Amino acid sequence: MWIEHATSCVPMATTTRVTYSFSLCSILPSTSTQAHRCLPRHHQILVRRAKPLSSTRLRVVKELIEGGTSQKVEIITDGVAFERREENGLLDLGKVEEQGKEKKPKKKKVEEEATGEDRFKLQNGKEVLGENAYLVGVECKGNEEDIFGIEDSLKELAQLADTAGLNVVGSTYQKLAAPNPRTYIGSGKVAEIKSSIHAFGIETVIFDDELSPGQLRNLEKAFGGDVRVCDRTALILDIFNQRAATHEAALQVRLAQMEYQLPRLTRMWTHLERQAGGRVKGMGEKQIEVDKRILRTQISALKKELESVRQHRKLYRNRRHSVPMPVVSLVGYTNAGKSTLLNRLTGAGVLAEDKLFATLDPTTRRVEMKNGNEFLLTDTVGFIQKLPTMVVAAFRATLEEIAESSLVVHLVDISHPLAQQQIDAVEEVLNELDVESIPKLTVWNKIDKAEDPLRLRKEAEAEGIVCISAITGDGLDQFCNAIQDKLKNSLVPIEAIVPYDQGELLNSIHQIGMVERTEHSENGTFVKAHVPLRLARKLAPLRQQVAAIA
Ligand SMILES: Nc1nc2c(ncn2[C@@H]2O[C@H](COP(=O)(O)OP(=O)(O)OP(=O)(O)O)[C@@H](O)[C@H]2O)c(=O)[nH]1
Ligand SMILES: [Mg+2]
Repeated sequence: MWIEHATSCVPMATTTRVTYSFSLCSILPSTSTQAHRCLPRHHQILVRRAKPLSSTRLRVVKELIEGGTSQKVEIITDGVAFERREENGLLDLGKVEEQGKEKKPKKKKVEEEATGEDRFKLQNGKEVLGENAYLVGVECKGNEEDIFGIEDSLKELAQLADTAGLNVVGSTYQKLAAPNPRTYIGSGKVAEIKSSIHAFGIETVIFDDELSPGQLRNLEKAFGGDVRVCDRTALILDIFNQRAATHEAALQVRLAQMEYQLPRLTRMWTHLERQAGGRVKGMGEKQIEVDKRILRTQISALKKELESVRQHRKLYRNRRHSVPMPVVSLVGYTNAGKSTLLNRLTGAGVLAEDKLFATLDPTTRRVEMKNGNEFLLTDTVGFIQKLPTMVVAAFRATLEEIAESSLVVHLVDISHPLAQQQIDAVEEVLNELDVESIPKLTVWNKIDKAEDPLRLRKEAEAEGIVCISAITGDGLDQFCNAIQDKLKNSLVPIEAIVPYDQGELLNSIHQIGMVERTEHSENGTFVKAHVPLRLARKLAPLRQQVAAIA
C-alpha cells in the first residue's frame, strides 16, 4: 500500500533531494515507518504543498524529522515554512517564517536581478542544492546531428548545471562508434567515473544525451550508493520547473516531467529491492504497473487542465488580434538577449539575466517607432541544441504563437564563440515549427562585446543583417527601420474607400499599415496603402467599392 503512495511523488532527477509537488504531497505515506522506508536515507526532502497538511501527515513529517532519517526536511504548507532546528541538542520543529502564499518568482526588474540574490529563492537555490555534479558526454563518430563538438556541448551542459544550482566538479567524454545500449558508455569509462565519484564526492552524474530508462537504471546500479544519474533532458526540465512563472508554464513543465518519468518509474524501486534483499521483486514489478496507471491518470488530468488554460489564452490572443497590429516574434538561442531587447524597446521589465532559460513565458508589448508606427513584439522561450522533443511538445502551444506572427526576428549573440552553431540549432527548431513562410529578419546582438565589430558590421551589411546592442541601444533605429521594411514587404497593397463613420478603421490603417495616399471623396476617405493580410481581408468589401467607382 505504501509503495502506491510513494510512487506518486516525482523525485527531481538532478538532486538528491526528493521533491513532492503539491497534489502529490497529499498522499505522503500515512505512517512514519512507511515514510522511512520509502524515502532514501540521508537525503534532503522538500515537501511543498499549497494547502495545509492534515494533522496526520504533519505528524508523519514531524516524526520523520525527529527520527533523523533525513539531513534536512523542509515543509512549506500554505505559506508557512517549517524546518528542523537543533537547539540545545534537542530537535525542534518550529515555524520559521511566514512566507505568504507560495509564489513562483514573477517577472522581475532587470536591476533587481543583477544582484542574483533572488534567484531560485523558491527552492533555496544553491543553499539547498549545491551538489557536486560530474558531466559525461559521448561523441558518436559520423553523427551529423550533433551541431556542437563534444567539448562545447559539455561546456554548455556545465552552464545548464550551474543554472540548476549544481556544482560541477569535473567532466569526461568518450568517442564511440555507437552508444553502448546497456550503459551508454563503455565499461572502462563506467569504472573510471566510479573512481571519480569516490575521489570528488560526486552526488550527481549528468549525461549530455537522453538516456534510455534501461541505461539510466544500469548506470545507477553500476555507480551504486546514493549517486543520482540523470540526463540533459531531466536537467532542462528541472530548470524549467524552477523557472516556470505562470500557471500554464508550470503545467506544461509538470506534464513534460511526468511523461519523462513514466517509462523510468522502475528505477525508483531499485533501492527498495536492495533493501529487501530481492524479496519484494515480484511485488515491485506488479506495483510498477499500478504506479504507471496512477501517473497516467495524473497525466490525463493535467492535460485537461492545460487545455482549459490554453483556451483562455487563445481568447486573449484573439482579442489582441482584433487590434490589427503586426506581431513580431523574437526567437533565438537561450541567452541571446531577447528579453533585454524587449525591455530596451518597451520597458517591459521582463527578467533578463546571464543564465540559460531565463524566459519561459511569452510576453508581448507594443513598440512605438519614431515615425509613430507601431508593432507588437513577443519575447518567448529560448532554444538550445539537443532541445528535447518532449520540451518542444510541451511548449508547442507557446511556440505556436511564433507561427502566427507577421515577422520572425532571429536574434543572435554574435559575440558568442559558437554563434554559428547556435544559429544552426535555432534554424533546426524553426524548421520543426513550420514557420518558413513567415518573413524573417536576422539580427546580430551584443555587437558591443564582439571581438571585431567592424568586420562583423561589414559582413552583416552585405547579408542584410542588422547589428545591434540591446544593452547600449546601438543600432536600435536601424532595427526598427529594418522591421518596418520587412513588414512592408509582408503587407499587401490595398485601395479602399473608408466611410466617414468608420474612422477607427482608417486609424488602424494609419497605425499598422503604410499609407501612400489619402483623399477625401463623397463616400468617404480614399486610401492607398500596404496593410497586413488580416486587415486587408477586413477591408475587402470597401475595396470592391473602389473597383465599382473606378
Ligand atoms: N554585452 C551585452 N550583453 C547583453 C546584450 N544583450 C543582452 N545581454 C546580456 O545577455 C544576458 C542574457 O540576456 P537575456 O535578455 O536574458 O537573454 P534571453 O535571450 O532573453 O535569454 P533566455 O530568456 O534565457 O532565452 C544578460 O546578462 C544580458 O545583460 C548586449 O547587447 N550586449
Ligand atoms: Mg529571456
